[in-house]
Amino acid sequence: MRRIVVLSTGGTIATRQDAHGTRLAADPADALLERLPRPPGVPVETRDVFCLGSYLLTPADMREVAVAAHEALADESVRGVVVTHGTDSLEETAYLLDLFHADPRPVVFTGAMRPADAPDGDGPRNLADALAVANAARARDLGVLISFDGRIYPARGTRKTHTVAPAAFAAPDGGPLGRVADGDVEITAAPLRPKPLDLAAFRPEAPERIRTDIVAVYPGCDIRALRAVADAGARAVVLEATGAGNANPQVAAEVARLVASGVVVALSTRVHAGPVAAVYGNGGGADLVRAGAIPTGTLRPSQARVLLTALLGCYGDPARVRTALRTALESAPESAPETPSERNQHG
Ligand SMILES: NC(=O)C[C@H](N)C(=O)O
Repeated sequence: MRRIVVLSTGGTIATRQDAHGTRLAADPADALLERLPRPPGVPVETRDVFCLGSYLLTPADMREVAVAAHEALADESVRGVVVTHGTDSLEETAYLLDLFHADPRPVVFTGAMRPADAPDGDGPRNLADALAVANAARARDLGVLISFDGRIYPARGTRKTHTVAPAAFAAPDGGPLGRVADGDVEITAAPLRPKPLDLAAFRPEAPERIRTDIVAVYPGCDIRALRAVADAGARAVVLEATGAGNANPQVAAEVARLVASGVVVALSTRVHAGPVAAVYGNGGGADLVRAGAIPTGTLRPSQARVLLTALLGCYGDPARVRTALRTALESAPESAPETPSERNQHG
């Protein structure tokens, strides 16, 4: 009998309040399944990977989730995997898994904005929806997905865009791939994905080897934060620049110095949507790119950092990481209308 594996990792979907009213992740996967609004319609097997707020996760924890998903998919009778996860860093773990996902079967992330002990929790419905997506034939070949508040998103390019609302996720540059409601799964687009990386080559156990920092750029900023992360041993830096990817002449000069010393510098932006464009001088994007920064297209700092972490973990050598980064970024996500809606087949 074909089945779905649910990997639980904590987050608000598994959270209860303690005596002081502080939210702490507590519930195992079996407890989440007990609250489903409708039967899953497919046998479900559970595994508790860990039970943590996702703001605590390290690259090694994220790799553990990737290994657990790979182990689950090693069994051919598994139809798909659902990962329950905190929403704060869901975009990071989902994208990391996507970078290493070479299987047609879906891995579907979900979570909740309201805790497990809330009377109007969104977790049970989100989990029921994620199970329906993981069980849907049309969800195959789309890579790692995020199912949240009735929408289905690709891992890449999707971000948490609201701190408290149940519709907490969006894909500002491509939109959702489809929708899910009451077991009906509709897919209308497919993401373009780069060639998957080899998970066996990814070794985050040595944090100094993969250290990637995000440095914010803002009007009037100096280079002390950039110097500090370089002194701390950063192997890569993501600049969270202004506008289409601009900084100032001081930052551009420091970027040139960092690149010459073997640090990989990626150029992203703090703006919600749109690609990085290297068009301005005076320390703007054109100067930063001339200094050796690599523009990240529509990839925002959180996921650019994951990509660099993965590439550093796989390759180490900065020249190889730079080449692999450009290749991965060239496979920019595109959404193309594709398939009609599908009534999800249970059982
Ligand atoms: N809604 C959530 O899951 C947020 C929580 N702080 C977490 O990421 O674990």
